[in-house]
Amino acid sequence: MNNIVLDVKDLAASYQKNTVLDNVHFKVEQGTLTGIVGPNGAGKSTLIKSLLQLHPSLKGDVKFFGEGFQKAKKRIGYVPQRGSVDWDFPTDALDVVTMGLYGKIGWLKRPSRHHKKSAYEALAKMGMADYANRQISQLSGGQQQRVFLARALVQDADLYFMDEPLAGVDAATEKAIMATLKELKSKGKTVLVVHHDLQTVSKYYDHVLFLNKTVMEHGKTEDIFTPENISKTYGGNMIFIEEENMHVVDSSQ
Ligand SMILES: Nc1ncnc2c1ncn2[C@@H]1O[C@H](COP(=O)(O)OP(=O)(O)OP(=O)(O)O)[C@@H](O)[C@H]1O
Repeated sequence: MNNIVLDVKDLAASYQKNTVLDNVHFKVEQGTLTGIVGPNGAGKSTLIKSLLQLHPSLKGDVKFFGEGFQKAKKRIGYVPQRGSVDWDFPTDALDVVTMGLYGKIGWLKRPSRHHKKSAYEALAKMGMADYANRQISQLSGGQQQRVFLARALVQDADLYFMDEPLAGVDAATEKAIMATLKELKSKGKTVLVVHHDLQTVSKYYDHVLFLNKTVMEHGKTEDIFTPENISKTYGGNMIFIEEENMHVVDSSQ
């Protein structure tokens, strides 16, 4: 394997006594764009939170760039699920993006004009320049999502985790977000994305991680995005989506 940027061994996590992740092993190569797929409640968000120590893991050994989380965290970017963010926090879009720069600015220092400029440029890149001074709570869901992508961009991380960045966004925003992810990949960054729409997996991701409490399958999309693996991960009631999905796979060849 090429340069491994994420190495997960035997990870497990629970909520109270309910184990929701168990025996999770996988490795991710640098410069890949991975879709994490699985049914509701499969543990996708918990996986990301456990990796980033936002949720305690029961056991496991996780290495980022060959190091532990504390040493690597400045190189890691995270776009949380929209529903998990407190949008009433009184701050405007530009401030949210500027927060992505605090690793570089230092927490107790004020951002310089140069920092504000890069934050503004990232907002502009996501088509949000006109909303820079708008309160975050007064933006639509898709606009909030664009702001969070802009924050991830200025952070200039090497490894990104994004929890459903395409949830509830319109076609134009989806296109803008996917173009951004491809650009990150072309710069050698590594991106893992929780993704729900099976129809677009082959088009968007070079790798897929099928998750349902454990890793059901992980590898190159062209090799493993098959009806068998979809069925194995989602259970037997996904026949319709499987057929639709195969249509998408076929038409992209
Ligand atoms: N805060 C919590 N307290 C208790 N149980 C939780 C909590 N958060 C998640 N769970 C449970 O853990 C399991 C995994 O949830 P998780 O949110 O990781 O799944 P997911 O794959 O991201 O789901 P979805 O596709 O619906 O977003 C589910 O059974 C869920 O009910």
